[in-house]
Amino acid sequence: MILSKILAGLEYELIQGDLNTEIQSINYDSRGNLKDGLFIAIIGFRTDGHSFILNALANGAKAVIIEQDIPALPTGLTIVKLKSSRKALSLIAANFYENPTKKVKLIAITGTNGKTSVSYIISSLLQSLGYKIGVIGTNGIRINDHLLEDVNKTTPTTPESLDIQHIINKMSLENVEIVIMEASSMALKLGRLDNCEISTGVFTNLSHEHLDDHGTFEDYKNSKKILFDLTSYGIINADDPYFEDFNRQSAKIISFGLDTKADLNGNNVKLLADSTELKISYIDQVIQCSIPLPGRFNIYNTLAAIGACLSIGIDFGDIINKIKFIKPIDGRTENIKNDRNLKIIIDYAHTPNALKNVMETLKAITIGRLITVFGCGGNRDKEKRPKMGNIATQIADYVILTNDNPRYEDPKIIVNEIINGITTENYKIILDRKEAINTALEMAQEDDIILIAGKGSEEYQTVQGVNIPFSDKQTVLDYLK
Ligand SMILES: CC(=O)N[C@H]1[C@@H](OP(=O)(O)OP(=O)(O)OC[C@H]2O[C@@H](n3ccc(=O)[nH]c3=O)[C@H](O)[C@@H]2O)O[C@H](CO)[C@@H](O)[C@@H]1O[C@H](C)C(=O)N[C@@H](C)C(=O)N[C@H](CCC(=O)O)C(=O)O
Ligand SMILES: Nc1ncnc2c1ncn2[C@@H]1O[C@H](COP(=O)(O)OP(=O)(O)OP(=O)(O)O)[C@@H](O)[C@H]1O
Ligand SMILES: N[C@H](CCC[C@H](N)C(=O)O)C(=O)O
Ligand SMILES: [Mg+2]
Repeated sequence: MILSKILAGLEYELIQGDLNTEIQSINYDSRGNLKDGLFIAIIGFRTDGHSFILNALANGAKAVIIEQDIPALPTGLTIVKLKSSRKALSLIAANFYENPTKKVKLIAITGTNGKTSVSYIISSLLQSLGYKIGVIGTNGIRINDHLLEDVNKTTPTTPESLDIQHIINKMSLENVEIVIMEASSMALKLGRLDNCEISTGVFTNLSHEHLDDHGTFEDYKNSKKILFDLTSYGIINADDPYFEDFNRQSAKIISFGLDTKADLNGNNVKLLADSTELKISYIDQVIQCSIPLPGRFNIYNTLAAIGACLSIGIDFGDIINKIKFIKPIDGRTENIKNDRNLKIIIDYAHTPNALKNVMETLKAITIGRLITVFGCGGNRDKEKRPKMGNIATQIADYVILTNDNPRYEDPKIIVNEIINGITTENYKIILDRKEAINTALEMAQEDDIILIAGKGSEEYQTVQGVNIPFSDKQTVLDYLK
């Protein structure tokens, strides 16, 4: 595609070169093969893309987008200057891939907890109804259940705008009809979803998380709200304290809840060990059903998923018929079967609210003791550490504090910050996560529940910038062998 077409809709200034240059690829990273490509220099949080322009040129770039003047203008390179490279990236990508989000129905999910869970519930329901589905989020990029690119190790929950357009283009070329995407607050704030045509936005809930990135809770909340400026339908949790903030008049709304009268309601709830029985009502229809996932929070996730399916025109009765086919979700209250009569649960709770929810769910069905293994991530929100320490030791019978991606921080300091919130003595520290899990399994007796929280299906432990292969599930399976 020629450069001028790629830049359509943007305000820019041609510094040197030719707008008719034929461009083969778009890149925000100078590393790799950029042959005949366009390099977009972004000022990042760690470094400045403008300092890699010569590398991009050496790797084959033909043109570059800048937002700041550069000291010397390299010859043989077309240079275009505009106001914000990061902002421009989403429109450039949408132009280059010819607006793939217009060729699919796109559902985006935001909220502190439950984004991945809701994605996979929607995916289960829609696949059972015969649709071809794309999923983009924490557990990877998939078409139906097939992993397209294993992004767990490198890409964030919500990829960069360029990558979103590229992935959805690929999905559309494979005849995917509906794409379900997690929309993290950082992604919304940084405009990664700009220039996407989104049919439906889902709001799960809002609680403490990512205050390191956002500075204030208000900024975190406002970032999540951006999604509902971009969508025509909003599926909103009516029981959440921030419901009114998200209940925007601009979008068509389907509200859901258990406590508040909403468009979609769950009633007569019976929580069982691995499932939930309830009546679900929508307008004047009421249908009894059984959700094959445990916990009150999964009722919310299922109601949110039903709302999303309704918003794209699927019949309520048809959706409810497929609830029984909802599949278990990797690393989300995942039950590891064993012959020791133990309930071993791997879960991704890594926020205070998630930990509280999953622990209360498990505590309610514990006959013996609830033993919890968890830690807090390094270079992430520090305020959540003491809160999680307090919640865990208040609800569990015994807690083992351990490492969870210490990144560039000292694991001992992280654990001490968790301990700052603890007022009891029912815990110990075993920093090595494998040893911590093995110790929990060792001390467990029949009828105990062991909850291993925080990493879900992550396949690594990140230490000093290095991803060391590690899996909670594999550690348990190895122990059981
Ligand atoms: C804060 C943030 O969002 N950072 C993202 C951002 O990095 P950055 O802008 O800081 O990039 P940088 O490292 O300073 O580099 C600046 C530019 O120079 C380029 N560069 C750099 C080096 C080089 O040799 N050549 C080169 O061209 C880089 O590609 C980049 O374009 O752009 C990068 C490329 O897309 C992302 O990988 C990176 O995500 C990092 C890994 C990250 O940790 N992001 C977190 C905060 C995040 O997005 N989290 C959310 C929330 C998760 C949830 O709870 O749900 C998520 O969606 O995952
Ligand atoms: N609706 C919910 N409310 C509260 N907690 C939940 C809810 N759904 C899931 N959880 C808890 O949060 C954990 C993470 O769930 P999930 O992965 O679906 O969230 P997420 O929003 O995608 O997280 P991330 O921000 O890391 O992408 C689960 O393992 C569970 O413990
Ligand atoms: N999307 C979240 C995941 C956190 C998972 C937990 N294992 C950790 O490393 O803190 C984040 O990147 O903040
Ligand atoms: Mg997720």
